[in-house]
Amino acid sequence: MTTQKNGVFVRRPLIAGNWKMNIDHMEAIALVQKLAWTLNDAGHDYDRVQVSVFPPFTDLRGVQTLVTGDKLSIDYGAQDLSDQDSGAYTGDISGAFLKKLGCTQVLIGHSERREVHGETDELLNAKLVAALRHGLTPVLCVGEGLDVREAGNHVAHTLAQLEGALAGRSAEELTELVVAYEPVWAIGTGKVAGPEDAQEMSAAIRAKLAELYSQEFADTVRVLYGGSVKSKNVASILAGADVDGALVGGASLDTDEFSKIISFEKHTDTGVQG
Ligand SMILES: O=C(CO)COP(=O)(O)O
Repeated sequence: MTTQKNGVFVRRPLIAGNWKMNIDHMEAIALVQKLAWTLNDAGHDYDRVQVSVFPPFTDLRGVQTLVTGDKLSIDYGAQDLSDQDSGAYTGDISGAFLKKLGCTQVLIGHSERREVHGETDELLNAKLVAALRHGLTPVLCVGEGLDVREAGNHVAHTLAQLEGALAGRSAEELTELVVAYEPVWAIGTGKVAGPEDAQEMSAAIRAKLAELYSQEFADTVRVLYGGSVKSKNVASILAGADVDGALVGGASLDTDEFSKIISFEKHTDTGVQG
């Protein structure tokens, strides 16, 4: 969601938890319930900071039941979707099914999908189209590996991923687009990109969106940072003018830590390293 204040775009920060292949469907209910209570006790204002979780597919029905039953303000989505809607695609999950489960968002192109499952920009483009077809907000993940960073090609590499996944799509179709910059070398390693690195790439992503579409469009797109985000480093990362939130892996499995990350406005960093 983006609003305008005195002619300036205000992008609502999004703190999202990617559970990856962790937490079964019973644990999922307990985790989301505890998260909601903790945020409630902390007086969390969801209009100021949006909160999403990305559980495994098998957890989604339970999360839906809890969120709708208890009227929780936590959003949820899937970690992947098929580029197809139905048919002989064993093991794949359609965006139509996700929509029916109340998902509002879907991760596309997480580096672990790119690396472990060999997902290409072409396939991710088709998945993005599928997400849009079913009214799901695509959270498009991009980012470079260590070799690319060390060679100094991280910006060109990341922007090429962005361009590849968005190919052929119009600004009108992408009004809800969220981009997550996740340098692969910072994922699950405890190494975190410095606040300057996160800001540099977020600004470059926004400039690319302005070039592909318009500045006005680019100003509305939220760009998240992901990679070893913790409560002790989140405030400085999100201080970057173009960094609009965080995609959190490991730390999102710990409710107390994740709620501290969500309350990033209330505390300052105790250290940059994860
Ligand atoms: O991959 C990530 C989120 O999608 C980041 O994971 P970590 O926060 O565990 O480094």
